[in-house]
Amino acid sequence: MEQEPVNVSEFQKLAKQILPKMYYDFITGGADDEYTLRENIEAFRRITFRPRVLVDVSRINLSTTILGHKISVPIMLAPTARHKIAHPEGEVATARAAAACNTIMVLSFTSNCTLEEVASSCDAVRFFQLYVLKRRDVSAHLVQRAESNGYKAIVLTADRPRLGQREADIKNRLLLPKVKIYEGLISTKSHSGKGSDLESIASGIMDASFTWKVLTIIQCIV
Ligand SMILES: Cc1cc2nc3c(=O)[nH]c(=O)nc-3n(C[C@H](O)[C@H](O)[C@H](O)COP(=O)(O)O)c2cc1C
Repeated sequence: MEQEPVNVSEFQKLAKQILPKMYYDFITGGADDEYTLRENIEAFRRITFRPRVLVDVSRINLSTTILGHKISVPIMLAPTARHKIAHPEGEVATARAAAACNTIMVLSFTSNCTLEEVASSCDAVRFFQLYVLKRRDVSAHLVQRAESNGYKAIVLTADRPRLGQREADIKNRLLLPKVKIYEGLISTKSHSGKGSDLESIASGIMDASFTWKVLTIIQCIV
């Protein structure tokens, strides 16, 4: 592409040209027949805006507040794993981008940079995404580190007790760079040749028995 990309789909085309196939497929792929993935995009397409003409739009303000933090547009950076597959600086670069856009970054639990590296790289408001692991002590330890490094909220992921059947990752035998955030806490040994890295890591460490009931108990303790 000779010209600078001007929208998200043009960035996606560029990414496809540049990234190794296994990483591009990981970022863009979904589970099984990817029915839900397609439906998510279609659902956004069904939303339309009703134009209200002859309204004074000489000054527009899209800012809003999330948990008391003011952001410039009602868009935040969702937690996404392992940014080093797309950029050598990983989540540190993403955090700088969030700060430049005056929005909030949610740092993924499966991040290639540590909580501390991201915290010291910029002054973006940061939240920390949490998976509840079988090793509750590891989850608790990371929550404490998030708190002491100025992360303002915990974003609990509730939709991934098990990994979906991500067919492209299995075919590609996906191998991913290390999750630095886990260093010294849990082993993230790569797979032994079958399936993808994700599969072997996720099935071993996630607490698939975690429920609303347990969450309520934890909230009471905190
Ligand atoms: C490549 C990729 C990695 C992701 N990694 C995480 C993650 O580490 N933790 C998490 O809670 N959600 C993760 N998600 C889910 C996103 O945070 C988000 O909920 C999901 O992509 C739906 O939003 P969207 O429709 O804007 O893509 C990931 C999504 C993608 C595409």
